[in-house]
Amino acid sequence: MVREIPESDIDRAQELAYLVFHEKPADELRKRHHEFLAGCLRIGAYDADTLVGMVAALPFTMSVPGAELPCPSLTFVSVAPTHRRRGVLSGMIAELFARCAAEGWPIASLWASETAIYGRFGFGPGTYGATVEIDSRAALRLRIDPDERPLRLVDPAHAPALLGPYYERTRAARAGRPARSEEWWAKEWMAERDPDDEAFSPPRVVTLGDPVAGYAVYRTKDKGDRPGSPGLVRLDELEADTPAAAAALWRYLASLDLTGTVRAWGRPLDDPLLLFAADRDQVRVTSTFPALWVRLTDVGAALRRRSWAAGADVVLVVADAALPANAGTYRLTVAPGAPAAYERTDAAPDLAVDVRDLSAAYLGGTTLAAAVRAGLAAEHTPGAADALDAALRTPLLPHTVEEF
Ligand SMILES: CC(=O)SCCNC(=O)CCNC(=O)[C@H](O)C(C)(C)COP(=O)(O)OP(=O)(O)OC[C@H]1O[C@@H](n2cnc3c(N)ncnc32)[C@H](O)[C@@H]1OP(=O)(O)O
Repeated sequence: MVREIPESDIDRAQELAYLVFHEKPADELRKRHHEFLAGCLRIGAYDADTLVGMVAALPFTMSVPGAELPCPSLTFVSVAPTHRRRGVLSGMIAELFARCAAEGWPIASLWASETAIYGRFGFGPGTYGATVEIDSRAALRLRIDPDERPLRLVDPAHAPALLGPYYERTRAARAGRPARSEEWWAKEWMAERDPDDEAFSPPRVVTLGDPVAGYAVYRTKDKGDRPGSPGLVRLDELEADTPAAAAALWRYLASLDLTGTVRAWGRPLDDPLLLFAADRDQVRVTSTFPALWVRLTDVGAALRRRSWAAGADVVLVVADAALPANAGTYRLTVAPGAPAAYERTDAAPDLAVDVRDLSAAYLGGTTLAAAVRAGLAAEHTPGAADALDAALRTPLLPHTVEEF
């Protein structure tokens, strides 16, 4: 039976999550997880009195092009090993979608532990991340002059007040970023210890200029991954007003004494560093990966609430096996500066698309033309996918900074 997990069952829910994720957290982290789950929507699956499944959803507000939307963001998704592959997760996702319909939440999101799980439920990768490694044993070579304004190390306790408004502004420029509460800043983003690797220092926060024209959040450890290698700088976040400000922050990170590598995880694929680095053997992309998975739970509402880069008029056939209310043939008419019109129609279709590919394209980070080329979408009118892609496009790629 699927029902909400009451607060009195959070301890049991935690034990279930630790079981499936093979974890044994210290007391301090358990306490933090408890608080974290208390702030989530918690959908549980019970077999008689035993809790055998959980989907937790953070009540995030997500930036989308030109707007922000309420967006339950799934995490701690767990099914007991004794109850796998019997539809427990499917039942909980169906309940989540029912809640989305009842509450008017037009999109949902998550980070996937395995990429094979969530496509069947209509999620598609809406943002991507790149791992960028700088060999910082030699000075960072750049094609532009860094901003020479002073750098300042800031007490992480002051970061929410100092950097919160700055981060908020970045959310308008890049879709796929959740709003951060003061509590999220303090307890998650500025957590003293990194729960995944205790060898890392507390977070260090460096800002450029006054007023702040850019900042970086990073941690260090005194040895790299290989024995005998110099220390490691792990960059968690870097935002800057200008390329010169970004260059100053990268140069700072690459010049920290007793370190030989800067590893930046989850950078946007269009990070200007990849262009202004003078030596791409020194600054390498070592991996790229799907980051935030997006699901349009109410396709019409989601389309009506984002902004558009160009005009388009396309008849779409949407397939949605998990949420049939979204399925059908619709005329989508969009123009810059106006809400989209999205109405059922009997007109001949221009483009047939599965909701997972439409969800992936929604933030502007992937294209429907690519889905057509991959045989995942069918173009009945030549150019229809390109026309819609031009309307969906955003100046900067969508990007999600932190994993949750
Ligand atoms: C947002 C996050 O929290 S990501 C974390 C996800 N959780 C984990 O990885 C923890 C370990 N795994 C688990 O707890 C479970 O195996 C879950 C949650 C991934 C799946 O739960 P289940 O109850 O077994 O899923 P359910 O039975 O509803 O499966 C539905 C479909 O998805 C498929 N599926 C489920 N898990 C996987 C997987 N890991 N890889 C590929 N397919 C999968 C099933 O085969 C089934 O397909 P079918 O409809 O064609 O038969």
